[in-house]
Amino acid sequence: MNTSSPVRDAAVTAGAAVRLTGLRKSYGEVRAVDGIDLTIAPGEVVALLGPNGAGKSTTVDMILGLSKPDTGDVTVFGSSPAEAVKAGSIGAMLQGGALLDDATVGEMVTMVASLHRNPMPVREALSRAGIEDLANRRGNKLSGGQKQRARFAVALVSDPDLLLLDEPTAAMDVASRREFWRSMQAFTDSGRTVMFATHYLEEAEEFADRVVLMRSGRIVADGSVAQVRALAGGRTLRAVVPGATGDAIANLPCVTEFRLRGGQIAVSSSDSDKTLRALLTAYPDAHDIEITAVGLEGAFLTLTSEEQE
Ligand SMILES: Nc1ncnc2c1ncn2[C@@H]1O[C@H](COP(=O)(O)OP(=O)(O)OP(=O)(O)O)[C@@H](O)[C@H]1O
Repeated sequence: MNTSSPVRDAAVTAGAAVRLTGLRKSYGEVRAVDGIDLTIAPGEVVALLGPNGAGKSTTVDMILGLSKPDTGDVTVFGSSPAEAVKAGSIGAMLQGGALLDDATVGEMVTMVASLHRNPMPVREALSRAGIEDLANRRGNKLSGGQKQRARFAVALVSDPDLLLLDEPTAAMDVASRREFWRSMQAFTDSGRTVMFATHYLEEAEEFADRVVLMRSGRIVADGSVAQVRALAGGRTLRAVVPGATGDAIANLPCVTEFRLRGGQIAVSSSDSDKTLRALLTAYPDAHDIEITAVGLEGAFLTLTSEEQE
């Protein structure tokens, strides 16, 4: 996975869009972020993946300067988060980020634009977010998906070099989601940097150049979608297994997930050779056996399972 050279690394680090060094943040006993080092180059589109509680939002909050690391460093385009926000270099769309109930979408975006030195025209931000027709709608009259797009317009209006998005499409229907990513692509085509946290693996697969997978406050995989898939090294094993029971299949070695329906099993395994040998010992009549490489979803489950601890 490591295709970089020290010289290239140094160059990327010097001009990094985001640089996290030894980042740690605890809430009481909970180590939300437990030692993260990450450098994102300008122009990269990075998906931050991980199960609930992995530390994604905590990381995004620290990049934005909304919370302070216990130890470690964050720089955004070489500056502190506060300076980068002040300079309008960062746009953010956070989970449940507040919108004003009584202001219209147009007023909210105009208000945020007025806080920045070189904002894009409000019309353009609304149009890029696909909500020109909602400019006069009040915040409390927006649907969940429309609220997300209003937040997107707010994030865009400073014309930022870095966009941070925490589960941006969470409340959107399929059509809105597609439309959202089309706008996003137009934004990234102009060389901007985007980091987005998502639970939709297909979004990471389709839109990210790079996938950073977190578990328990740490980075457990970092690379292109293909590299992360390969790193999991997992396979899916399918077979017809007469007499199979859920318990027995779950207890086969190296099984990370399984499905059993009408005597047919589909098992995700971190070592399909071991799983298959045990399967055939327990069920010599198993037949129609098929083994395939995992998709990103399988890699995600393998790399974030507790067994990896
Ligand atoms: N303000 C807080 N006070 C106490 N604990 C917190 C706080 N914020 C986060 N945590 C804890 O820190 C851990 C990481 O949470 P975080 O929200 O960063 O995870 P996440 O990966 O964004 O999860 P999700 O996918 O559910 O949004 C969790 O165990 C969470 O309960």
